Amino acid sequence: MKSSLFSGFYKLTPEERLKEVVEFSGLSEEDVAVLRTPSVLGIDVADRMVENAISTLSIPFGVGMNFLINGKDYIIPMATEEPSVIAAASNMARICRKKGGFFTSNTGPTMIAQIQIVGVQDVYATRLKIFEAREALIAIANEQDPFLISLGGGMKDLEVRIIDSQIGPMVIVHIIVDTKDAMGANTVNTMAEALAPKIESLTGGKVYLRILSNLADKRLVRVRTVADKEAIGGEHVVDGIVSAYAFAAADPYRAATHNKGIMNGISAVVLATGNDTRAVESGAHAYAARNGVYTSLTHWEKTAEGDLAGSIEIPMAVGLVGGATKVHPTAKIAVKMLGVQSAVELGEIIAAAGLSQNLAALRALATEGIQRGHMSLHSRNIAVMAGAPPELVDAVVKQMIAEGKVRMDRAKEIIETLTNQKR
Ligand SMILES: CC(C)(COP(=O)([O-])OP(=O)([O-])OC[C@H]1O[C@@H](n2cnc3c(N)ncnc32)[C@H](O)[C@@H]1OP(=O)([O-])[O-])[C@@H](O)C(=O)NCCC(=O)NCCSC(=O)C[C@@](C)(O)CC(=O)[O-]
Ligand SMILES: NC(=O)C1=CN([C@@H]2O[C@H](COP(=O)(O)OP(=O)(O)OC[C@H]3O[C@@H](n4cnc5c(N)ncnc54)[C@H](OP(=O)(O)O)[C@@H]3O)[C@@H](O)[C@H]2O)C=CC1
Repeated sequence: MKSSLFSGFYKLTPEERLKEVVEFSGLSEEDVAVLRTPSVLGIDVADRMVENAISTLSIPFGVGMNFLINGKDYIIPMATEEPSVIAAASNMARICRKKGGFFTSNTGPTMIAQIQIVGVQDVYATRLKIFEAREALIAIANEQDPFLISLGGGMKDLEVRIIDSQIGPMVIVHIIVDTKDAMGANTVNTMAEALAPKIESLTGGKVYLRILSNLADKRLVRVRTVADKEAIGGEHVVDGIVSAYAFAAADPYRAATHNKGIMNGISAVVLATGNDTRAVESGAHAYAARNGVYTSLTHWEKTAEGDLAGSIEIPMAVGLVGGATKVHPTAKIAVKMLGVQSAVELGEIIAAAGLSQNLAALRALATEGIQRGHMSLHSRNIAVMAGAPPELVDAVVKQMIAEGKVRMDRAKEIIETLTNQKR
């Protein structure tokens, strides 16, 4: 067995790295040909984006149709490996148009970075000393990014918390930064690190962590919509969806799946636009648990007219500059397709995709169940996995759906029958 210990692997070219990986893992010539296939994201760009690059991974890039948001039409880029997600979001966006589509608001592009101070005895007095130095601290932070300041961004405020921990009380400073059109992780981390020496001299404590919080609860986007009761399938469907929501609101086991459905839409747009999926996902789930119990990120209620009102409020740390947004060629086009003017507008669109996605899943679950719509779209994957040659995929899919048996074993049987018939 070869060792994976390899000092200086990063100094090799991508091609040399690939050769090493092939030797280590025993990949075949066909595997290597797949890894070498040119993609829109060239290996040279990939090699500048991450470390030890040997290839790129393609994910389907589709578009969510029918979205009307604040009276404006959008075609939403979505990158996902999961069938039925894009169809589902598009379908509900179509239904929601009848009552005007989606309506949004936001709290602005405000990020938090945390500075951890330990070894302080008089934590309450220290807390106030930090507030007294507010202006000086803001000045130090804002010296770090003159360009952001010129745009009207920068550190605006601070909060000081005292938290109990298993190693005693800690003083935690939150710096509150307007990051404008950047997601802002690098921006706020630079500021937090620059503030550490001043905070240590001010408090006599020791600063350890200086890092943004992904619980970006000062960077919220809010989206609401109304689904017409007839368009959604009748008042009993409205009642079923409200009941499905009530289940998620009351039970973390259900809420985790309910929120996964929301993130089907959200992560797809975050990824398509070159943003950080992990940052948005951790923010979403932490926000869902902010009151101590994990719950639904959306609300679904019946209006006085019997229609269905849906809403979502979610942290949305996404940018139009920084990260991969201005580097990845497809992500740049995705942003261009949306024609957004600001990072918060992008965030609102992303949340609308999440709300629409959630509605589609709840509607399916509260009526016919998820399998018909999802599996009929997933059936193409099953046919390919079962070994259907391209010319037989459609026929295999058609027969599996007609029989209501979207399964690998059945797909294999159908392929065999069709292949024998052709002979
Ligand atoms: C799949 C549908 C939309 C079919 O729904 P349907 O009513 O059979 O669709 P239709 O054929 O009547 O078409 C209606 C519209 O859907 C869209 N549409 C329809 N088909 C396509 C397609 N092939 N490609 C693109 N778009 C499609 C399209 O907008 C179309 O309008 P049109 O263009 O005809 O005017 C529906 O069954 C559905 O929404 N199902 C839910 C699917 C879903 O939620 N998938 C996510 C994966 S499951 C999961 O991970 C999460 C979950 C479910 O566990 C979350 C939870 O538990 O809460
Ligand atoms: N926990 C997490 O989520 C973490 C995430 N990350 C990663 O950080 C990256 C995002 O960081 P981010 O700070 O956004 O990226 P960048 O540092 O790449 O970009 C932000 C910089 O862009 C410049 N800029 C140009 N135009 C604008 C504008 N209109 N508005 C705002 N800034 C502008 C600003 O500074 P200037 O031009 O002056 O340089 C700003 O500081 C992502 O890749 C993420 O994955 C990193 C650490 C932790």
